[in-house]
Amino acid sequence: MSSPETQQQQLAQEKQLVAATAAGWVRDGMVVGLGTGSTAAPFIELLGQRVREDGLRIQATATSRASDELAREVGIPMLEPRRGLRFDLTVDGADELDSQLRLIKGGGGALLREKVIATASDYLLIVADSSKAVAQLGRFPLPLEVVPFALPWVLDAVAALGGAPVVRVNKLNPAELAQSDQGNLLVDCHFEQIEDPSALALQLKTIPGMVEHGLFLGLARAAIIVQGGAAQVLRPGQAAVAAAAFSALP
Ligand SMILES: O=C(CO)[C@H](O)[C@H](O)COP(=O)(O)O
Repeated sequence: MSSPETQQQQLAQEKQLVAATAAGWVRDGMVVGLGTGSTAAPFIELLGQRVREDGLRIQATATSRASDELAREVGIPMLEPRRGLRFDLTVDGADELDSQLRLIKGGGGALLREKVIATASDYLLIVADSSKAVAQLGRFPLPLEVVPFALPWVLDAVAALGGAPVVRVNKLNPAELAQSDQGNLLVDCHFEQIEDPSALALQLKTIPGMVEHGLFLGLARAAIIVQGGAAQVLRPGQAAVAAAAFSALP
């Protein structure tokens, strides 16, 4: 058994590897959606490097303020949201993914913008370290974005669905509640096992004041994860293929 530090280092290396593989799939002229989190961040940095050093011509929109700031810092030309804007490729992380590429997202609190951009994308590519692949979704608490006024009733409704809710606190100041980029609250729902993600997604959507949930179903076209030390491409319901077999989007 390796130490927790060694495991963290290994996962950090995996994030770099999947981020670099995804950055290699971006082509001149693409409009790119930029995800949020510790796997999306190295992707943004490497993409910026391609823009600065190779003259890659792309435009992008980010799924969070943090990713937007990083993208501008590394020199990626940014687009504001506007009608008709579509993304050729969005690269984002995930908290859990199953073999159908159903996802839990929102660990970083950006699930609303992430779902908006994912839905406006022709190709959602997930980049994840090996700890994220699961047989069944639900061990990772499912994040919800909630309008502050509605919080008590949303907590009641989620508890009735069996997902013990915990209101997220600000990591830097645990006396405060965490806020999304939209000023909403975040609630983490402990389901442990989600037997039927589609049914749960429909039930959650009926709760007033629950703005968005972190189940991303039927959105991801592919994922790059690390298995056996090498980057592998997963597509919904298909066997993994070595990423080295692709030089562009599969
Ligand atoms: O959904 C997200 C942020 O809202 C992230 O993609 C998810 O939390 C994975 O993050 P990381 O790559 O840091 O593990």
